[in-house]
Amino acid sequence: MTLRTIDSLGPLAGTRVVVRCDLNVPLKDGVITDDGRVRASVPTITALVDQGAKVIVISHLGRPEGAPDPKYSLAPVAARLDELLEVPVAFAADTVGEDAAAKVAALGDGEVLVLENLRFNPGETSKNEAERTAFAGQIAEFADAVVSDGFGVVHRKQASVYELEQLRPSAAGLLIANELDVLYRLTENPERPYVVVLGGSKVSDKLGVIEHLLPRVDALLIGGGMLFTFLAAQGHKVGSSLLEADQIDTVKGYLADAAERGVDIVLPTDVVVAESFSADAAHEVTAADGIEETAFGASGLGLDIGPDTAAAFAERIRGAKTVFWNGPMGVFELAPFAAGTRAVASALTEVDGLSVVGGGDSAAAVRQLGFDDDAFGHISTGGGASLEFLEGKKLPGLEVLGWQ
Ligand SMILES: Nc1ncnc2c1ncn2[C@@H]1O[C@H](COP(=O)(O)OP(=O)(O)O)[C@@H](O)[C@H]1O
Ligand SMILES: O=C(OP(=O)(O)O)[C@H](O)COP(=O)(O)O
Repeated sequence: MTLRTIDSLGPLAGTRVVVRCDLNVPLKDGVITDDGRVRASVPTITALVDQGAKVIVISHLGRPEGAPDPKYSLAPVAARLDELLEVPVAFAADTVGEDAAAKVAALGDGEVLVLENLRFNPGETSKNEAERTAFAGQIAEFADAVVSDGFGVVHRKQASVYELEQLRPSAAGLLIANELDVLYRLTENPERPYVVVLGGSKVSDKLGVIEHLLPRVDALLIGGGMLFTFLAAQGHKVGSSLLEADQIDTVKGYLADAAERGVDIVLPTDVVVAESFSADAAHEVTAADGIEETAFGASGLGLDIGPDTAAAFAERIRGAKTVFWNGPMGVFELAPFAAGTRAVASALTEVDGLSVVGGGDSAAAVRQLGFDDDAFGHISTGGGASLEFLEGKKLPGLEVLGWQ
């Protein structure tokens, strides 16, 4: 536990500090629907501004495919940061091109510049280390020092998270330090029962953590897009719901492993099935083994856990002493499919112990559904990152900052 801190970088007045944040916020028609990750990045940026550094903020947004895509521009995020900070925030229309270089050169002490989406450049997420290092080298041209503060992305071996930090003096920002303070407690003798609730749509990413969480928890509750691969593993039909067909055998292995270890994997007994993916779609509650028996047949889409499941999950959560939840239980962005997520969120607020919500969309969901941040023990900005941290994995973006 030897994370390098900003102090280790020495006096920063007048120097150019590149700050890697996770400003990957949910957007609807170009408008930010939850600015939690932008607000979470403010303390570190402010600390650097107060020292008189020239602050260059970098981040990804969404998953563009290595080329500019206006839908994923960081411009609205830079505008929000401008409202939140006491100093004006400039924005460069590229990441390492001419506009970025000119704006970095013009940056005064204590001023802030946001560069365009890192993932508009293929080097950021390349599987090839040399390509990542080359792109990190271009960013490093702008930096005398690097502060890594994008907790939500520390599980990714990507140019700005891993290679860049090795090219200049680097340290962790205040957000990462704060996240680790809380999450570390969940890895060191969590009070039991310890329940982990999983959902969301990044199914292939998150299925893998289950194997490593099983030896650590008392129960795993499975909802969201992930549940259909489990139902399929039990031999049920899932209509047109989200499914990782090539993971079915792996999931069967998890179910067998859990049974052997005496860990409960709690699966939905009912689901909400819709005719289409829209807020006004016809929908029905059906038994988990009857998804194709609704009026919508094999084209039915499972978009939320059903009411019986929501009640059962809530009871398990309320009876726990430690709860970690990542991934909405359904498509909460559409009102008819938000009930499962609301029930789980509400149960977390009643936990007599430590309750942690993690993930960009999960945090957005609890706020959108009207819950106060203070109602939970902690709201983490990272979903996949928290899960991988909790499973005890070494995360590239933390190792590179001295964490072991
Ligand atoms: N049954 C489902 N089918 C499709 N998408 C789902 C389902 N349940 C939840 N989702 C979607 O999962 C998304 C969030 O997933 P994810 O990114 O994994 O969570 P987080 O950002 O909290 O880690 C939400 O946009 C939600 O609409
Ligand atoms: O939203 C994020 O992760 P999360 O959905 O697991 O919370 C991070 O910004 C990482 O994004 P990525 O999963 O596209 O690498």
